[in-house]
Amino acid sequence: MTDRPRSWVLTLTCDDRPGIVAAVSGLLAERGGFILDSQQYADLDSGRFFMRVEFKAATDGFPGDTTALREAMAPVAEQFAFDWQLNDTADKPRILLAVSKGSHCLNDLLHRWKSGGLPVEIMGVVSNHPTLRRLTEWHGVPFHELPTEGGKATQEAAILDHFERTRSSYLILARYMQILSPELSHSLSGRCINIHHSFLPSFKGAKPYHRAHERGVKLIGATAHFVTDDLDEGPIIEQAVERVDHRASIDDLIRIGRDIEAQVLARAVGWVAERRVILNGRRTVVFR
Ligand SMILES: Nc1nc2c(c(=O)[nH]1)N[C@@H](CN(C=O)c1ccc(C(=O)N[C@@H](CCC(=O)O)C(=O)O)cc1)CN2
Repeated sequence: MTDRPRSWVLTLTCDDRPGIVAAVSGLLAERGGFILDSQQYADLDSGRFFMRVEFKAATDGFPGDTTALREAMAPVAEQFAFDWQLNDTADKPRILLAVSKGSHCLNDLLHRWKSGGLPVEIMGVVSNHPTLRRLTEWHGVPFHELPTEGGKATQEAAILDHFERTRSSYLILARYMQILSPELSHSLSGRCINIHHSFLPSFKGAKPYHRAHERGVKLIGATAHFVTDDLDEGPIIEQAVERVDHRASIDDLIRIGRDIEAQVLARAVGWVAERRVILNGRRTVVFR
C-alpha cells in the first residue's frame, strides 16, 4: 500500500456569498497546493456556507508547515469572516471516553483504535463504576473510577480535570448513564458526543428499548449526537436502524441494539476525528 502523502484539512463556515470556493482554491493553487477532496454546502435557510478541503503539496514551494499554512490562509479567512480550522491530517484528536457498566461501545472503540481503525488518541476512560477497568487496562488505556462521595458535582469536577489534564479535544459518552449538568454540558459544548440507544427523536431518556417494545415498533436504532443540557436533544451526527418484528423480546431488542449503537458511535467518532462534522445551529453538516 503506497504511503499517503502528508496532507491537511481546512474546515470552515461563514455567511454565504459568491467567491468563497474560488478564494480558498485560488490561494491553495497560488501557493502550490493540490486539492485531494473538496466538499461544500450552502444552507439557504440560515444563509451559512460550509466547506471541507483536504489538500497536499504539489510543488516544492508549498509551505509544508501547518503554522505557515494557517498564516497563508488567514487573510482569506479574515476577508470572508471564516469560523475555521486547519489541521495536519496526521494530528489525531485526543479523546477521553466515559462509560458506566455497558461494555459494547467502549469495547468497539478500544478495538478499532488498537487495530489502527480509528484516527484518534484515546487518553483514558472515566467511569462511575469499576466494572470496565480490566477491559480498559487490557487495551493499555488508563482507567479512572470517578469518586462516589460528594455527588454529581465532585464526579463532574473529576471528569473535567481528566479532560483538561489530558488536553483532550472530545469527551465521548460511550454509554455513560449519568445526565451531565448544564454547567458541564455548556463547558464541553461542541466537544462532547453521546450515543443514545434509540432512533431519536423517539424514546428519549431512560429505558428506550422497554418503551420501544411496549409501543410495538418495527424499527429500532441508535443515535450519536453532540451533548447539550436538553437530554438527548443535541445536534445529530449519525443514526442507523434495524428492522424488528412482533417476535422480538426486550432482550432481543437490547441485543440487536448493541451492535447498532457500537457501529453508529464508531462512525460518528471517526468522522469527527477526520474533521468531517461541522455544527450548524441545532443540526450538523457531515462531509462523508
Ligand atoms: N446533559 C446531557 N447529559 C447526558 C446526555 C445528554 O443528552 N445530555 N445523554 C446521556 C445518555 N443517555 C441517553 O443516551 C441517558 C443517560 C441516563 C439517563 C437517565 O435518566 N439516568 C438516570 C438518572 C441519572 C442521573 O441523575 O444522572 C435515571 O435512569 O434516572 C437518561 C439518558 C448521558 N448524559
